[in-house]
Amino acid sequence: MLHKTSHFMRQANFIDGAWVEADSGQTIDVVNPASGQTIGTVPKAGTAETRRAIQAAEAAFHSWKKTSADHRAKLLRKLHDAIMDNQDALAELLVMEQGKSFAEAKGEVGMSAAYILWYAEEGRRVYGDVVPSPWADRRILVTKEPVGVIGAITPWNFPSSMLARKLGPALASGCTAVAKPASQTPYSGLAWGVLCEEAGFPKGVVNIVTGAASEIGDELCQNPLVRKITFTGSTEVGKTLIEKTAGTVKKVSMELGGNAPFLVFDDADIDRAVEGAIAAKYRNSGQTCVCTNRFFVQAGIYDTFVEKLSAAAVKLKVGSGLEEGTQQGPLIDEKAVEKVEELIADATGKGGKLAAGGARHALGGTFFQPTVISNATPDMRFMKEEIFGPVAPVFRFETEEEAVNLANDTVFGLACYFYTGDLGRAFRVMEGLKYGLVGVNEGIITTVEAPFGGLKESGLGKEGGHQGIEDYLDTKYVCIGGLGL
Ligand SMILES: NC(=O)C1=CN([C@@H]2O[C@H](COP(=O)(O)OP(=O)(O)OC[C@H]3O[C@@H](n4cnc5c(N)ncnc54)[C@H](OP(=O)(O)O)[C@@H]3O)[C@@H](O)[C@H]2O)C=CC1
Ligand SMILES: O=C(O)CCCC(=O)O
Repeated sequence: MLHKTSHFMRQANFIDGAWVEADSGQTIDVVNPASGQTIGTVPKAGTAETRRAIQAAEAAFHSWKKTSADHRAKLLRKLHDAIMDNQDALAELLVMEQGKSFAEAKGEVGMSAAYILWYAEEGRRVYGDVVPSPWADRRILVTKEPVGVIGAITPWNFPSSMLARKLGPALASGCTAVAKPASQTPYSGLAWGVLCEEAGFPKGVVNIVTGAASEIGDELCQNPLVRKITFTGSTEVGKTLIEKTAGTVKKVSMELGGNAPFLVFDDADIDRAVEGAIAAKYRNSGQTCVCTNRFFVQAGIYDTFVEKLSAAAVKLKVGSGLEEGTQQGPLIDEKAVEKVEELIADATGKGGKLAAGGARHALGGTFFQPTVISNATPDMRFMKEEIFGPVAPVFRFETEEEAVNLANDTVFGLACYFYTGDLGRAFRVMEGLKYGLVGVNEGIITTVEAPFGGLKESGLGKEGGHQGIEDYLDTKYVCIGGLGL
């Protein structure tokens, strides 16, 4: 472990500027998915600690909201620099708890820094309006104010950048935060406490609590001091959080599950499509909400595409994320491997053919072979269910209309991708797909400059882009009368 990595690996919670244990003294083990070894513990905090974190954030809010956008931008730029100065150490920590390859982890940490820098600037552009008044002696102003304390709950698949997307706009707009990282990957979340402390954010502005998800989540959702909940994770948990926030009518942003289709038309550049497919499927071992869940390939190129995709998939180097050249790390846990096995068994039982992989990897543990299944049909479970693993089911289609209908036949609406060489088709299909994110002849599209977010049961709100700060702001209408004009 790098010296700097141990500096960021905090085994305590960050509340009101202090590093603290759980009241009960209880802890949760954190396991390296590549080795199965416990690498440390974090506090198992609950309701009381979360309440104290919220109170600290509320107390800090009163002065933080009064600072200038320029002052906040300067601190955010310091935070950005601290992340980039420690990119390798933060990436190593991420690999140790999450499993992804070092190259991907470094990319994620770089993305975290980029979100912070982006919102340092966006915070300085939170403009209101001066509206033409219908009254001669009154004036109308519309102002934007920070919502207050926000609760941020994040998943294990992007333990650094999912917090960056939330902390960046929150801090830039003048909000304060209580964050709850995933129990399987808490260290990258707690590292934000170290970074914020060293960048000079005042105590209480950022608080980080680990532990019992439902206790922490319930307090964040039900405490009236919290004015917004921002969550990335499963649709199932997202729905319960929306219900729980109803009692105190909070703002909510939800980045939930996906079921991304990837359409390849006869007129596509097949090699480019295969390259995009590998990135869109096997990145983070298939464990991203924008990873392709279903490939739909037109009949004329179906066999060639399956052959080329399978040849590329079997070449991926599977291994520990810290090993040189690794392209696919382990899955997060045994449950994830079992789900992948179940989905493969369901598919092969219904006529699916294994064109590549299909089994646990010889490395053992939670390593799994990059897998391609041909002859996929709509009655297979992955037509509706998120795989969250390195399995590529490939369906055959005949017409454009059929492909778009199949792609839209899901309750999800996060990312979709399609490959075509025909400009007219590109616009027809882009307009026909009911998704929040569309990649046309591109398999990796996430960037800080663009609004990321889903439609339907994939979520509410956007993260990134200039849109990503809106949910952290309240709009206030001010009517000024008696001006004697
Ligand atoms: N859209 C996405 O990016 C993601 C989608 N998923 C999907 O969800 C599946 C399950 O993954 P999983 O990790 O269980 O995702 P969850 O939605 O359960 O976890 C995401 C976050 O929510 C927390 N959480 C869980 N239950 C509650 C609750 N009742 N109240 C408040 N917070 C809660 C978790 O805490 P804790 O870790 O302590 O349980 C974690 O911090 C995956 O296989 C995948 O299909 C998962 C992660 C990300
Ligand atoms: O899986 C997610 O929740 C976010 C994906 C972010 C990315 O595309 O980098």
